[in-house]
Amino acid sequence: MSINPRLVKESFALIEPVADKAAAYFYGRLFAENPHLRGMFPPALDVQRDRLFGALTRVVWSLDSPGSMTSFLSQMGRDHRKYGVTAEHYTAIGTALLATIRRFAIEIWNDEIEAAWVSAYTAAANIMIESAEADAGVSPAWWLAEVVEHRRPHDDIAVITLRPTQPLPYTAGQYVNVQVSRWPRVWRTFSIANAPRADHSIRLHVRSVPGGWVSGTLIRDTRVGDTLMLGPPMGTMAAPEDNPRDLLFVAGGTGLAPLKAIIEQVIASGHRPGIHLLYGARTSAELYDLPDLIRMESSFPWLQVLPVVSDEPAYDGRRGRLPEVTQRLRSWAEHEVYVCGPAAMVDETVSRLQADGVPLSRIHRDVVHSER
Ligand SMILES: NC(=O)C1=CN([C@@H]2O[C@H](COP(=O)(O)OP(=O)(O)OC[C@H]3O[C@@H](n4cnc5c(N)ncnc54)[C@H](O)[C@@H]3O)[C@@H](O)[C@H]2O)C=CC1
Repeated sequence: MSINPRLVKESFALIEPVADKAAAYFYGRLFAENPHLRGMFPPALDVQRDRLFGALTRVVWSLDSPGSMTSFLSQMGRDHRKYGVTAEHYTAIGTALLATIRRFAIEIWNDEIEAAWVSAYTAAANIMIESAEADAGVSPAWWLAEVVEHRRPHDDIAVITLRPTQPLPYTAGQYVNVQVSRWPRVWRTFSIANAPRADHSIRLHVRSVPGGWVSGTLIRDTRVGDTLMLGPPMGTMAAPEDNPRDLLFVAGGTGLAPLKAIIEQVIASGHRPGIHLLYGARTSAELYDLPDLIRMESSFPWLQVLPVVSDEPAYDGRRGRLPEVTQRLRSWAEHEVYVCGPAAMVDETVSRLQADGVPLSRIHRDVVHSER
């Protein structure tokens, strides 16, 4: 059975504009046919729906690049161990998925398209199953971690240090899924805000999201000594390897977290590139990590931290919108660039930098679907 990416993409293109409806149909069908699977999912499926479609979109559009598709699917296979997913569940999911695609691409549906989806799904499921099985031999499905420090530098922001009960190997720039005991089966992603440490502790920067179950609990109802669950580290954003270029980091709000980890990693590597960190917030009170960044700056003279405030006219430092301020400051055409923060800020910053001659191959961003 060979995969036919063209047929899969053409039929998927009909579903993308009605993604919400299709995801609702998918879960309706899945749970009607397999009621026992409902208990594996969180009570509210909104974030789950976005994640399903985010993942499906990424897989469909990378069918022509087997390398990146395989690494993404392998990572997902490992990550799904924490939900208790086993090889048998893939049959139920595949049946519901195929029914959903058929239902929403009915005007073009034929045997050839069906065969293309069956072979693509079978290949994808096999990669996920094999990667989960290989991972089961070497790694836990999830980690327990104890809260060892909880700071609240702003009403809506917490900086939390955790100590996993077993070592959790990761690289600077990656993120983890977090579950709090109050909300079983609800997992939300947060970037790890430090490079790997000898004591294995990890730090998270959490901003409260209106109505956010996990972020609200982490900020307001979490204390030192509490225990959380962490999924395996994910994400491909990483520190440059032996890169002689100077570095630009553009961080919006808690998007600082993975960029700070990468800066720590660069400093620890012994390289001495020039580093600019533009760190934006709406108000100066939300520049929650500035004291620590200033401390880093004073012990590493090649690092320059530039705070930027967008919504506080009386602020007497650098004011403005982060994408514009970044562009105005100087040319970054020779830099390696990392951008993280609200999606619209990231998109605008990336397109301005690109217009100014920074090739996309030198711009690093990670796609994280989450309540933050
Ligand atoms: N907590 C974490 O570990 C991580 C968080 N993130 C993302 O970072 C974001 C952080 O959000 P907040 O702290 O609430 O940031 P925020 O809303 O307070 O904004 C931070 C900065 O981005 C600018 N900005 C916001 N919206 C913009 C827009 N539409 N166009 C141009 N500039 C804009 C603001 O002016 C400010 O300078 C979230 O979207 C989160 O998903 C990303 C990676 C890791």
